[in-house]
Amino acid sequence: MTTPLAQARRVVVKIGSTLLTNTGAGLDREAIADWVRQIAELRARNIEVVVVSSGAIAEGLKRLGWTKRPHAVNELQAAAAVGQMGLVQVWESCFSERGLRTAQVLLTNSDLADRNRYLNARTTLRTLVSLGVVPVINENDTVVVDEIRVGDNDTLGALVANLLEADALVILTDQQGLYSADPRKDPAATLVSRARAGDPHLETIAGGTGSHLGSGGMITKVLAAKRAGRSGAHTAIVSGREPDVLSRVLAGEPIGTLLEAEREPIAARKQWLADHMKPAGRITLDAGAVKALTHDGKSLLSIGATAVDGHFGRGEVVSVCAPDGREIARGLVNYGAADTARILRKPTAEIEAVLGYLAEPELIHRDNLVVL
Ligand SMILES: Nc1ncnc2c1ncn2[C@@H]1O[C@H](COP(=O)(O)OP(=O)(O)O)[C@@H](O)[C@H]1O
Ligand SMILES: N[C@@H](CCC(=O)OP(=O)(O)O)C(=O)O
Repeated sequence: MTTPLAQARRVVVKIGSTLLTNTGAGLDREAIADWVRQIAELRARNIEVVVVSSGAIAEGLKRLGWTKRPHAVNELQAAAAVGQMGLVQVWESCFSERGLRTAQVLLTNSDLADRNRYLNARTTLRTLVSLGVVPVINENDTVVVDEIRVGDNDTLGALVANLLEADALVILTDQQGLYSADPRKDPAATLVSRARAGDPHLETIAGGTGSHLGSGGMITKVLAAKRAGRSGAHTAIVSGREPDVLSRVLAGEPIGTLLEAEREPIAARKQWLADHMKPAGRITLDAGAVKALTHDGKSLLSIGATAVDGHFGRGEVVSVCAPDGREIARGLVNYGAADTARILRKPTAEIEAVLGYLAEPELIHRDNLVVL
C-alpha cells in the first residue's frame, strides 16, 4: 500500500547538519550530489521541490578549525557566515551538473512575522519554483539574535511548507525515523512508522535534544510535523542515507516515519496568524469564552477577557490563553493593550462609555482568529 506522499506535487525537503557535514567532518559532497540527482528526478516527475539546508554552522566550525561549538552568539554567527559560503557552493555546483538552477534564500523569523515581508517571501519563493529553480533556504544566522530567531531548521521547514502550501515536508536525518525512545540511548527503541501529526504522545517520546552539530533533535521534528499539518502537509522523517530515499518516499513507499496531517487545512491567512513565533502580547479568557471560541466558533468579546499582558497596538497578533495559561488561539486584536485592559470583563455595550469610542464590537473578530 502506498502512502499519501505518492500524491504530493510540492514538497519541502529539510536536511540536517549531521548528515550534510558527515558528522562534522566537512560537507559531504557525494551525499549532496546524490540528493540533487533524486531532486532532479522529482522535478522531471513535475514535483516542485524546495530545500531547507542546515549545516552552515557545522561547516563554519570545520573551516575555522574550531573543534568545539562555541557558546558565544557572535562566534556562532561568524561560523554560520563562513560555512554558508561552502554550503551554497556545493549545492550550486551539484545542481548545475544536473542542468538545474538554484537560489539562496536566507530568512529570519521577522521576515515571516511581518505580514508584508511574509507575502513578499511567499511571492518570491513561488516565482522561483514556477521558474523551475530549486531554492535552497537557511536561517539568516548572521543577523539573528535569540528573540527573533526561528531557532532551528525543522521549524523553518514547517514554516516554509505553510508559506508555500506544500503537500509534504520531508525531513532527512541521521536516524531511520522517529523511535519510541532515543535510539542512541535505548537500543530497544522501536520505529514509529505511522502516526497522526500533532498526537501529543509523540512529544513525550521525542524528548531531549539532538547531536552537538545540529540543534533540534527529534522534538523539533515532531513539532514541525504538527505545524506543517495545520496547512495540510504530511511529514516524513527518514534517514538521508537510505538509498534513493527521496524518490522512494515520494513514490509512496512506507519508509521511516510518516506523520499524517489529518485536519482540514486552515486558510492561508489564518495559517500566517498561527505561525507567528512571537505574538506581541497575551489575553487571558474565562472558561465561558474559551468554550465560545473553541467549540462554538465565536468571536472574542471583551466580557470574556480577564487579563492582558504585553505592549501591543490595535491590529497586532496576540496569544489568546485559557485560565490555566495554555495558549488556545491567536488573533489580530482590535484594541491596543492599554484600552483592552480598561474593557476587560465589560459587555460590548459599555465599550464606548469606557473608552470614549467604539473601534469594533469584538475584541478579536472570528475571521481574524485561529484556534490552535
Ligand atoms: N525518539 C527519538 N527517535 C529518534 N531519534 C531521537 C529520538 N529522541 C532523540 N533523538 C535524537 O535526535 C537526533 C536527531 O536530531 P539532530 O541531531 O538535531 O538531527 P538533524 O541534524 O538531522 O536535525 C538523533 O540522532 C537521536 O539521537
Ligand atoms: N541555520 C543552522 C541550522 C541549525 C539547525 O537547525 O540544524 P539541524 O538541527 O541540523 O537542522 C545552520 O545552518 O547551521
